[in-house]
Amino acid sequence: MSFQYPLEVRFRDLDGLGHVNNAVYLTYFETLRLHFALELLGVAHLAEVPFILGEISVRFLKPVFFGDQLQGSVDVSRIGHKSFTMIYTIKRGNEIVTQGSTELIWFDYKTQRSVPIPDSFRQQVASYQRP
Ligand SMILES: CC(C)(COP(=O)(O)OP(=O)(O)OC[C@H]1O[C@@H](n2cnc3c(N)ncnc32)[C@H](O)[C@@H]1OP(=O)(O)O)[C@@H](O)C(=O)NCCC(=O)NCCSC(=O)c1cc(O)c2ccccc2c1O
Repeated sequence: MSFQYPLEVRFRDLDGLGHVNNAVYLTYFETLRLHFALELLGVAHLAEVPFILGEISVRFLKPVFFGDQLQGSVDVSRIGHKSFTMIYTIKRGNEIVTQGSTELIWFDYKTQRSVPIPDSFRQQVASYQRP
């Protein structure tokens, strides 16, 4: 099962060529990541999200335009000792327009150090895991 969340294309997402600019997809991924984390972890404030972004990749498959109705989804493909991989898929109807992934590292913001992923997260995320 994937975590699903709708994405709105705003006028300011477009560049001079009329399509959604490449940099905006990082924000779309961020929106999906935050809502996934808030729902999954049940945290009340963004400051309580216990991981940090280490790496991001994006594959641009189709141009996206103002008025397109987008649906985003998030899965987890790998959970390591301190880091895990989130997979992002953005669809317009049945068509996949963008795919990507992020490496996220479990992080103690008080000590500013990476820490092992707790077993509780492994259990919480199990239903969103895909090979
Ligand atoms: C990321 C670091 C904390 C890692 O430093 P450290 O020395 O502790 O790492 P280790 O070498 O011990 O490795 C531990 C573990 O992590 C994997 N790993 C390490 N670095 C990376 C990396 N850059 N990319 C991918 N993976 C990495 C390593 O393979 C190990 O994996 P195991 O599973 O085997 O344990 C440190 O480098 C650091 O602090 N970097 C800077 C991070 C940063 O500034 N990021 C940008 C700002 S954060 C951000 O933008 C952000 C946006 C969001 O939208 C978020 C949403 C929700 C939550 C967080 C968000 C967020 O942080």
